[in-house]
Amino acid sequence: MALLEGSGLAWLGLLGVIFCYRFVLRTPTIRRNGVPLRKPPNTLPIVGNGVLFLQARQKLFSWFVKCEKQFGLETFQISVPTLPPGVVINDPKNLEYVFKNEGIFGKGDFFKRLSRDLFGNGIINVDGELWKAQRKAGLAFLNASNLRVLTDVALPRYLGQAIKHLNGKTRDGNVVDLQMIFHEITSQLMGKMAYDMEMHADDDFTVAFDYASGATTERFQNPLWFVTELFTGSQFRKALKTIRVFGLRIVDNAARTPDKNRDPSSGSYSNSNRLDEVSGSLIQSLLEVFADDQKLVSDAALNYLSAGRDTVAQALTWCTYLLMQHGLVVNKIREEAIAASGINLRIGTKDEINSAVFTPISLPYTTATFYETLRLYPPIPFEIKQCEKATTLPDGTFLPEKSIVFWCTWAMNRSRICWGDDADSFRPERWLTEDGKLITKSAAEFPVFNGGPRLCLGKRMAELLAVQVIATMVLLFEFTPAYRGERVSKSSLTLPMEGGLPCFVKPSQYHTPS
Ligand code: HEM
Repeated sequence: MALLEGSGLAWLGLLGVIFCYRFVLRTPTIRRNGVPLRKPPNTLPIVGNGVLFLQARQKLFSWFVKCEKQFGLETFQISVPTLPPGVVINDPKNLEYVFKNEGIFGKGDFFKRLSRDLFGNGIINVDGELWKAQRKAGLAFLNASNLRVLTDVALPRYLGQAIKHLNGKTRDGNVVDLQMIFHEITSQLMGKMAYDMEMHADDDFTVAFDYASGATTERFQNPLWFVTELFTGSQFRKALKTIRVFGLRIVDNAARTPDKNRDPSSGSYSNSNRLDEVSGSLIQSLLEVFADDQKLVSDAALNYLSAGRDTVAQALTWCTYLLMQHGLVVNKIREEAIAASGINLRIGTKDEINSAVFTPISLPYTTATFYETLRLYPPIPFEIKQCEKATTLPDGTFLPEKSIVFWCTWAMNRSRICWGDDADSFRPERWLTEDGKLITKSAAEFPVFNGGPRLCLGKRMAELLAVQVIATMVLLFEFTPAYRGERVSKSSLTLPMEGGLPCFVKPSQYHTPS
């Protein structure tokens, strides 16, 4: 036994040495104008920054913020065992170069290998022709006329259901999880419009996807994931199976009901007809392009679903969290919504409010509030690209082929250099000119929607959805926290709030629940 233990230790030691040699000691130093890049605080011998990456993500965010404070816009090198050499960029000029050179900075083998189990060959995880075809299908789905149906018909329907549900909760003093409410709205909306299916926030698929997203993120943080998952990955594998089955169900459902509602000669244009007409248009486009490959259609469909529904629901959750701490912002959103809807503050009736805020109108202050939320709580907080070939960043940093480029949107969005001394404060006014017009930022300055040819396809959809939901919810309800302290995000590729957002809800002074 002792002998066995001894030889086991020897094997482990040998593996450790090979591991260190293979992944750490051979990691080349990256240079800027011939000078090695600086390394961040807490870099350890052998394991580099690997241990940091094992920490809870909130600590990781803080570490990136600390690095940005220390290095400013200077590019620095990080080393994590099992990762190719990597740099962290914070300078918008470097990021602009990355966005403009899609041919050099791809998704890369590293990202694809770790997320293939979850995303398969969906748009988020592919480059080249496969990416192009899926992007084209998405562009067709997200056209202006479909977005009109979204804001005129689909959103009022599902937002109306959420309001009804909340009305019921105003009387009994129950706690409501607003994260769940927002997820329900976006699940139903995407389910109906993209796939012509009923989907809900508590479906088995949603729970499984949530779990698998967390487990995939942990792969990025744990250099030995392929070993640890052998022992701890059974729930992950089960979740992946649930996701696969659900993906194929979406495809099967669409294949059995091809374009049933899109006959232009189908008669009157009631709202219900308008919604039926676009329902399932994304999955139908995907089927047209990849008809002979069910798995690919399923991957593509699931990628769109995760990109479109979780991000918006999370942004709305963080926005409400911030609004509960900023009463003055709430008042301004209300004033704007009421003024834009032509409702007199004192005489507004419930019906006037409902019909007014459910139609798309220009609400710059509310939009600014949404942007300010995305700045402080970007739904995709980290990004990774891999160099397909060697290149030099505008600041002179030479990146060898295969090296990795990270940017932490969470930290960049808190940079005092770029956002001023009050970068940590929630201040929607920073997005407005003196006469109340919205200020636009380039993708490199404000990378929450990515940039270049891979700019988020759903940016406009997200803005339309979020602004209408925020204005409506703020006008009709008062939310107060049913929790203590700070909320943080849980492990995921996006930014779900750990434990949801439990709140008490009361009707606002402008709303009399029916
Ligand atoms: C607040 C909401 C949203 C945020 C912050 C957001 C952010 C992003 C980001 C950062 C990316 C780049 C991901 C990467 O390649 O690493 C992305 C890509 C994408 N987003 Fe969004 N997104 C949002 C909402 C939506 C919505 C509503 C849709 C609609 C379906 C959508 C569809 C997509 C698609 C299809 C891509 C992949 C684009 C490509 O690779 O060409 N997103 N989004």
